[in-house]
Amino acid sequence: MATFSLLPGSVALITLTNPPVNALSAAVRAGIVQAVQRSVEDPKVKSVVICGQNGRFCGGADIREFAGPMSGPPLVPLIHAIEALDKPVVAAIEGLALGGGLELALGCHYRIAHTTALLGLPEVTLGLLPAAGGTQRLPRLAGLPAALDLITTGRHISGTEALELGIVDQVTDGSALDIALEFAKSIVGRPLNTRRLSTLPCRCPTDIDNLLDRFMVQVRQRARGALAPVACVGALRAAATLPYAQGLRKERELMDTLFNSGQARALQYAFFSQRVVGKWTLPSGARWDNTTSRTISTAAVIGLGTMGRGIAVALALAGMSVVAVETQEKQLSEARQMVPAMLQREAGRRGLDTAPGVISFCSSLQDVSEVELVIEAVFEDMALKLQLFRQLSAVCKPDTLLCSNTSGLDIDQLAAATQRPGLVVGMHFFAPAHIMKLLEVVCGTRSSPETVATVMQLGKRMGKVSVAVGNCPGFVGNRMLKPYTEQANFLLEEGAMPEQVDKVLEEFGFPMGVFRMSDLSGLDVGWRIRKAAGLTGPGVEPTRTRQGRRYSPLPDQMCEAGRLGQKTGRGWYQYDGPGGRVARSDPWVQTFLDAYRARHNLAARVIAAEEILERCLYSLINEGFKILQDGMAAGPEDIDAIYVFGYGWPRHRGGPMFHAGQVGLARVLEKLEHYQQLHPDVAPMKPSMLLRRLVAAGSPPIQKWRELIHRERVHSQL
Ligand SMILES: CCCCCCCCCCCCC[C@H](O)CC(=O)SCCNC(=O)CCNC(=O)[C@H](O)C(C)(C)COP(=O)(O)OP(=O)(O)OC[C@H]1O[C@@H](n2cnc3c(N)ncnc32)[C@H](O)[C@@H]1OP(=O)(O)O
Repeated sequence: MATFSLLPGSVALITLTNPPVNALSAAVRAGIVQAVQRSVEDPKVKSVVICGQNGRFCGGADIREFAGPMSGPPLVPLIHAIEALDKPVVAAIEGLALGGGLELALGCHYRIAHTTALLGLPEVTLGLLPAAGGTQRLPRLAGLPAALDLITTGRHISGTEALELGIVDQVTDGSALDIALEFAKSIVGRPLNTRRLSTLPCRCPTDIDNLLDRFMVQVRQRARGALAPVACVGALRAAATLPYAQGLRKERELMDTLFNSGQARALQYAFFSQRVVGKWTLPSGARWDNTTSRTISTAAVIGLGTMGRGIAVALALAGMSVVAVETQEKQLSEARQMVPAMLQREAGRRGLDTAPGVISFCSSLQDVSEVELVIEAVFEDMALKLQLFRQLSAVCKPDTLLCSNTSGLDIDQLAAATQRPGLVVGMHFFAPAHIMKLLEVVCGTRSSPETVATVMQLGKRMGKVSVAVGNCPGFVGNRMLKPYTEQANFLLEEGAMPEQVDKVLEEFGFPMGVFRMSDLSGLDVGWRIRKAAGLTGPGVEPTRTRQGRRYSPLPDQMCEAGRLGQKTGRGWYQYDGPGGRVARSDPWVQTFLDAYRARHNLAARVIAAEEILERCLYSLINEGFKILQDGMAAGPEDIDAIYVFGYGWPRHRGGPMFHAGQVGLARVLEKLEHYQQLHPDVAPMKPSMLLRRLVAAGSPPIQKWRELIHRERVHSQL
């Protein structure tokens, strides 16, 4: 709702009241309409101030309402009514003015903001555009280039930057509301014509077409198939070239198209998934809201390779005092050089003069004896990690949390090596660890709820999307990646080329196909893991079946040929030299594949893009269903957040589990059955029991899956 009060000095104060962000729900819009009406009719009112309750102006349209039929007064005429008032209206922007919230403020005659308030039009991140006049008013106020930047990226700006761009009239470090109330009294009677943005011409440079064309090319490249950024440029072109009323019609037309696109649904789902994963639950019943966490202020990182360096920087950026330990002298001296520079650069990128935390370097484990939490980031080798955990257990204070940055090793085994198994948990970061948003928090069978809560909380402080997952080989993300990469290798055996598979996946929206990605991370990473698992190495028969299931030795043979990816200048592609970045097709790979197929009597066939996509994605999705079935992820949102934030799954496709729902669960099942019939020896193609149950239950919407899983588990059907 919105409240109306008449204050001394004849100022009407309209307060938006819808915690926590005062979103413009139907009730709030109805409240504003009534309050505006009273302001018009009451002769005692000489000016109006609009603010939000609890120091937050407005977080925009109520996103939850997008899922149902539209009701309540529409926003566009409401904002026009405010703009048309002949009494001055001032927006007092504290906390945030986002989306429809900023559009409401743009309809006011003046805007006064706190210096730290967040302003922006983030609709594009929800698959939409600012459709309450935002695409038409902002370029009239701030100019076309600034509007293009803000609307196509959706980035938030501070009150201070908003002042520089001319979006607000004044900023303050004090109370924006108090200043706005005083200001409103002082401007009674001033002419308002020049303050009504919809009546002003668009502020455009002379070469509009050139600017828009260049921008469109950039936006299309960045969008990777997302519709909204492109539509935003379309709406801004209308603002620059058409009268306001026609521009507004174009804005609405584009909004209708976006609104009804699957992409908007996917992006709104992704918005809520990100928040759902913060509300974690464990199979024991421990949850985010019934478990207390400890506040950590001192931490240690053991091992200063690429991951360890990134983790140390991420901890310091979160305000922690960090002890960074490396026993190899050369690596330690490199880290001493690199880490402070990384920290300074990243602090700068976040608008900070210096990082809030500090990092000290040392070479002895004894130096971590006093910290509250340790993260080991040594080489991915179980024997090495076990030895380290034993040492840490002896060296650290009894209540220090011991965390492993493993990408798939058994957390229970590590916990068992210590005297404090309840304080052991996995923290699986993604490289570069100070930049990538995802953190898998791996809960062992003995990890205490307080340990999980503390690490989830720490992840949040580090700006990560932390997802609590169960302890199984590869956890969630890498476990699903395995059948996906396996399928890609099988496709090569059957006739595809790496660049063909990659093209299909990149057209789907991944920033990199599976083979380009493998070249980037290094083919030896998986090779080492397969050797440790006894799948390859001296004495292992070079057959296409290993340990009772189909196996492709292709990646092993690439490694044996010294083709480890970008680092050796040769992998699935060729590069300009070791460390080269630009991938080019390599005729060597074609010859290598031809010889391989000949050796194994495999006839190469032409494989359609559809089959490539289905086999890669559906095997990954099927593993996701198995993970849900095993209780290794609490819900589909957890898996989807992991894939969007850690594995480059295109956000406008929601995540793999959401995508399965969009395609239709029955169709995914049918396709898996089809491919399983063709490849009966490929276990990951065998449809999961959960997928079958969901289809049998009529393919309920994704929001209902948790309920079904819980019910089926109680009745031991899964
Ligand atoms: C048939 C054809 C129909 C065509 C329709 C055409 C319609 C035409 C007219 C449309 C008018 C369009 C108006 C406008 O242009 C559209 C919009 O405004 S879209 C919304 C834009 N706003 C945003 O994107 C902001 C989203 N929110 C955030 O970024 C963050 O939440 C925040 C505001 C920065 C706050 O962050 P935090 O403090 O960290 O808090 P949380 O993120 O955890 O959020 C707390 C809580 O609030 C919920 N929430 C936040 N924002 C909204 C929102 N806008 N609507 C609803 N709910 C919101 C969030 O989910 C959390 O909830 P909880 O998890 O606690 O339940």
